[in-house]
Amino acid sequence: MSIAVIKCGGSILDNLTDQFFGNIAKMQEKGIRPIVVHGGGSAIQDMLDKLNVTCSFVDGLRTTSADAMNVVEMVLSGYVNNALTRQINDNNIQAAGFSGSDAQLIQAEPINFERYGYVGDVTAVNTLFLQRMLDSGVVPVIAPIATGGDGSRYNVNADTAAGAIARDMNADRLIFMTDVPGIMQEEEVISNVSQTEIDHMIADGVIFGGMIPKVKAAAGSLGEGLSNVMIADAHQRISMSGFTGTIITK
Ligand SMILES: Nc1ncnc2c1ncn2[C@@H]1O[C@H](COP(=O)(O)OP(=O)(O)O)[C@@H](O)[C@H]1O
Ligand SMILES: CC(=O)N[C@@H](CCC(=O)OP(=O)(O)O)C(=O)O
Repeated sequence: MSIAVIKCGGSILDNLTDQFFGNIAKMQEKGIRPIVVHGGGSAIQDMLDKLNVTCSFVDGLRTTSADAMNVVEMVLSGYVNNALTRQINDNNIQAAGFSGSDAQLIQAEPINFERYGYVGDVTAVNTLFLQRMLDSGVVPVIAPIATGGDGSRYNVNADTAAGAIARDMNADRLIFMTDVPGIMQEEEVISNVSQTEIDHMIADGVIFGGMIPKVKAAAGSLGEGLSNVMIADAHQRISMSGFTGTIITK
């Protein structure tokens, strides 16, 4: 059975096109089972601003205080997850939304509490639960909120969550759908790139900001099962032949 993890960036959630839903439907027709993981960084920021809760970004991660954690969970799990799941269902694809904390889907521990607050590093994924969903033909739509297993909850970067789920589910595909047509260098999309080249591109400042967690998640999930990771514009048709975007290999 073939599994595809599709990470839907917060940058594109407000203007998903028929192409995005068509990609999911096409995968299902081909017997590929999609799992959707979403972000929502911009929606979180809007709500933090409205509520006057301030956060800074350190190493591309939102430092998350207890107040900020309440807002992150409310926005990702309460608003974005419901809205995205509803849209997928409206496109005649049976999808069910989950917080990553439900059924302990995503388990985490703090990366470094002093430095980042309630930001989590994924320690385990409830693969059995996800497998059951996939077996019943449902597309799981997952918000990157994790549980510590002791009443604590964590804010996990959505790219990191997607990478961990792809790795633990032995997915065949991991696709980051975002607001740029792939990794760019001098205004050109790079069609193929290796991990070593990526390290240089980070060091040279060619890859920065929100692209960093994507390439790091790609590096952590590439292996025997997953031979490449795709980064594509959300409006792009996804197919191995004629794919326009960036393909990352080991
Ligand atoms: N080399 C690069 N090529 C393309 N985008 C890059 C690159 N380096 C940094 N970026 C930034 O990464 C952003 C995508 O990440 P992000 O804003 O976190 O989106 P998402 O919400 O989809 O995860 C792009 O909009 C761009 O500003
Ligand atoms: C720890 C951390 O940074 N978490 C992210 C979670 C959402 C996310 O990753 O959304 P995008 O995919 O839209 O960037 C945040 O709080 O913004």
